Amino acid sequence: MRKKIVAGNWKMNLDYNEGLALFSEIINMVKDEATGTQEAVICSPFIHIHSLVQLSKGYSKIAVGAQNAHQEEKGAYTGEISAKMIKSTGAAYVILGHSERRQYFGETNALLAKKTDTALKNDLRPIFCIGETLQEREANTHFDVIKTQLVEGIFHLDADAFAKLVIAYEPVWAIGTGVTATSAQAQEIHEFIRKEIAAKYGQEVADATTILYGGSCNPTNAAELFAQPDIDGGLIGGASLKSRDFTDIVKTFN
Ligand SMILES: O=C(CO)COP(=O)(O)O
Repeated sequence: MRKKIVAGNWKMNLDYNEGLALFSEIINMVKDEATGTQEAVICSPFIHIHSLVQLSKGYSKIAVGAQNAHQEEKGAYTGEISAKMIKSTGAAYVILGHSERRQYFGETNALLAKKTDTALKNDLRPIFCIGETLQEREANTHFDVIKTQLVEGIFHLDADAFAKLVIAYEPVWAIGTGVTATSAQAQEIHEFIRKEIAAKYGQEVADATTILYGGSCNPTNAAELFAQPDIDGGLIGGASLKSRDFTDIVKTFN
């Protein structure tokens, strides 16, 4: 049974005190909800992570992650944060390859392959994001784009390393736009991703891989999306900034 995950991506929102207050509310609201094979994760800005980890102690179904990590282990990279530093705070996850990082910070598949290696070496679980732009979908190249992101970003891993990944399908045209992929559109891509994993690593690995959907996911559309056979949860942007909305999405699994 693969893990179901609802992960919040706070992006560059919430100052330190706002972040701690929201996380405390979320803990109180989801602590009795995330059960069994299910987990709630908050990926906050770096400065919140250590405190959120402290607040989450004792709640085994609530985890904390970062939104990025540097590809090098350490060194003269002013302003950057290493995977080892993140791990040392007690964080469990790191988002890698978010489309905003690809778009605004020029992150390529080759760079993301390195970031993935470094994160795994430091015992962080990457939530590896893939997804096509509107232009790519309209040109009917979305399957090729996604396959290339998989092949160049993560298919160099051996099966044991690959098994530690969570994958998030986030169509760029659905992020922050209020336009969600239909459940059929999302399922079609998730099924494609799982088939590609099966072709590379075998059916057992594919069946065990958690694949999240992200892009304007909210309490109203989550149930239908999560009911699809290959959608194992969500990566939530805007709705993770409201405790009630995020909690309602977590509760969708119950
Ligand atoms: O980018 C996202 C999560 O990583 C999705 O953002 P929204 O839920 O705000 O569309």
